[in-house]
Amino acid sequence: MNGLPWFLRLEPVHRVPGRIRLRYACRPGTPADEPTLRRIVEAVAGVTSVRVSRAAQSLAVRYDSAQTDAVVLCHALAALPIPEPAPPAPAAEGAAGEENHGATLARSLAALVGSFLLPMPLRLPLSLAVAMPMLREGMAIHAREGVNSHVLEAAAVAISLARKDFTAANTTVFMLALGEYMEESIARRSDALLKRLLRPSSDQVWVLRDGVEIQVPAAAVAVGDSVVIGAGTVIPVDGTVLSGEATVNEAAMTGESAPVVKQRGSGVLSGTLMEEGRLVVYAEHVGSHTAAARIADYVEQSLTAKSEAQLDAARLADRLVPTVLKLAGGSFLMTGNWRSAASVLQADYSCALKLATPVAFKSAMYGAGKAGILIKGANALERLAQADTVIFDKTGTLTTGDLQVTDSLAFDPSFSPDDLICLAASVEEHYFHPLAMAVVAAARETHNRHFDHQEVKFIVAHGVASVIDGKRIVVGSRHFIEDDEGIDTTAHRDAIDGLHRDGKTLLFIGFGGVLVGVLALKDTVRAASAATIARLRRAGVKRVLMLTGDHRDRAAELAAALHLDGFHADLLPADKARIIEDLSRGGARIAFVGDGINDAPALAGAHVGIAMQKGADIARLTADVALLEDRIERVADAKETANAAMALIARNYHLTVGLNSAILGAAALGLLSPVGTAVLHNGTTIGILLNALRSAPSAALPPP
Ligand SMILES: Nc1ncnc2c1ncn2[C@@H]1O[C@H](COP(=O)(O)OP(=O)(O)OP(=O)(O)O)[C@@H](O)[C@H]1O
Ligand SMILES: [Zn+2]
Repeated sequence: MNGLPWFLRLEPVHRVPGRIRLRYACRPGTPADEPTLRRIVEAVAGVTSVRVSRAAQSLAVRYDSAQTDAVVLCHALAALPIPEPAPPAPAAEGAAGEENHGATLARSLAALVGSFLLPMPLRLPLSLAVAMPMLREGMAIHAREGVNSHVLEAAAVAISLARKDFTAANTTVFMLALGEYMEESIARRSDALLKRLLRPSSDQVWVLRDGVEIQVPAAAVAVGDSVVIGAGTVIPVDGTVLSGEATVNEAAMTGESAPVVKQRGSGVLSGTLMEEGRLVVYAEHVGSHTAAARIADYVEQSLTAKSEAQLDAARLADRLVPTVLKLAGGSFLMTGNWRSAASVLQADYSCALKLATPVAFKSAMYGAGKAGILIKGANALERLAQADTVIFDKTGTLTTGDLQVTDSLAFDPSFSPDDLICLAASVEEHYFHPLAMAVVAAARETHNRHFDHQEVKFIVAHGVASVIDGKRIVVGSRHFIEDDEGIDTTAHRDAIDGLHRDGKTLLFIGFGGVLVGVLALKDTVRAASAATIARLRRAGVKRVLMLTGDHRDRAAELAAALHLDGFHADLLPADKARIIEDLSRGGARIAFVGDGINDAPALAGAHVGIAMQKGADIARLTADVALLEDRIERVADAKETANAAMALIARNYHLTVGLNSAILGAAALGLLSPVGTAVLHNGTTIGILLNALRSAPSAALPPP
């Protein structure tokens, strides 16, 4: 260790008892990937779970208030030293793991059958051979961790073997192997699907070939290509900037959160995030190396993050172990009989508790994935179930985002209405904002004249700016034109107000410091928005709100039509995040649904963030839940799935505790033989596992 602290900066941004959110920056050169950060923070005393978002530079830490408090915790985190480089992770125990469990299962079944068929003298060696791995493991665990449920199981088998009750010993070994095999194969199946779903969907890259921008698959980008990168996307190659200017967030690679300005000659790294601007980059390193590693880490993190429910179950299971042990001892003392002691040891609850909860989570995530909803981990599912407030973004979320240009008002006689559309489209054509795409589509319907311009700048949540014939052209919101650009619009106030009253979204076009025109666009509300909101309310959501960067007239009309509980308009991205922060502080558990670059801070700050399918890369990366189809119904499906999974987990939990308490009681009273206990106990465990599998929602969903 070199003793330097890991974090360069660590500021609490939000805290409630038991939970604290911090903004962090890692010292350059430290391993700053999400799994590593999560691992080190989770190792701090009192920490129960950690969420890391590198994109948002945020650490959300839950802790046990009985063990630590926010101040002690922050000191401990600030003092964390940089460790020795971690040894390479063992190869994923995927297929090998399952083969192992499969083989164990087959062997234990053979032993069970053999213990009936084989002549007596052969039964002991056979049973011993089959039980040996678990006995050895039990001893090793005992030495390492003291008494836990594995140790109890091993003890039960050992006692049965000592009593030459081979049926009991072999039944237990078999049932345990069966449970593990089931859990393993379910987990593997769902992990494989989730990994596939988690791959970033934007595998198309813009490159300049012979001066023309064309879209090619990421895999087809070659060294020497000029790659064009727009705001809100992840940079696909390592290389050098040829032209353009942008701010890039390199936190994903360097851990340094302050955005870095990139200009001609600067180096850029793949996997970093372009926040604003536009670059043409000479590709020096292409291929999947860096990006692949980043995604693998990311997937690993989302799959292994333990949920609260999972931790609760594991904690209860561990707490029950001494009770079971005492009960076995007491039962032996009362009956003077090893048989009932063995019987009690079989019936410990932990396997059901520890297996059923993760299986229910995995199978809910698996089912959701097949139904077009990517839920990134048990944690996300749990938080979605807890959400009592849903906040929608407007454009592209409650509305389709396929806007139509309905009016073009030219205030300067040298431009016709069609010219005005083409003027705006000439500078908008490089962007994927819904407004930009609508203007470009409208221009194609006209004479589609292209105005030659200099480089275009995109100002998030404001608009675009460039220079044509030496004069500054700006296209964007009223706030951008009036307040930031200082262009006077009063002469056309009546026309503008009229369009606003019609519920139109307006784009203001300033040229040479004068308002030369306004484009009006109509956005259509998604047909399914109202029904989705109604379903969310039935699923326990108390408040539904809307946040938008658009003008308040349009927002008010939509909020009334959809019977929303409230809305905020004319917002900048930071405003969206701040409103969410304020509401959370008031106790709301917010699910935020959004799609744009402007939504990323809100997605990261909400209790659970949901990204629409057509959203920007950054929105999908930051969100806890990503929709795989452009259908708002999926938001209600996701919430219902989460609620159902959590209800099932709670039911299973009670069932486990109830059934096993009864079995345990009967065993302690000597009413059950060890075989009886093993069959009953493990049979109910497997039953509960099968029940947990039902949390897959696919059957409950209407066909798309
Ligand atoms: N590419 C662009 N071209 C022109 N104007 C833009 C562009 N991007 C944003 N704007 C202006 O900035 C405003 C806010 O944009 P932002 O992306 O934050 O939200 P929005 O698309 O209007 O709506 P929502 O917040 O509901 O998604 C837009 O209404 C628009 O006036
Ligand atoms: Zn501004």
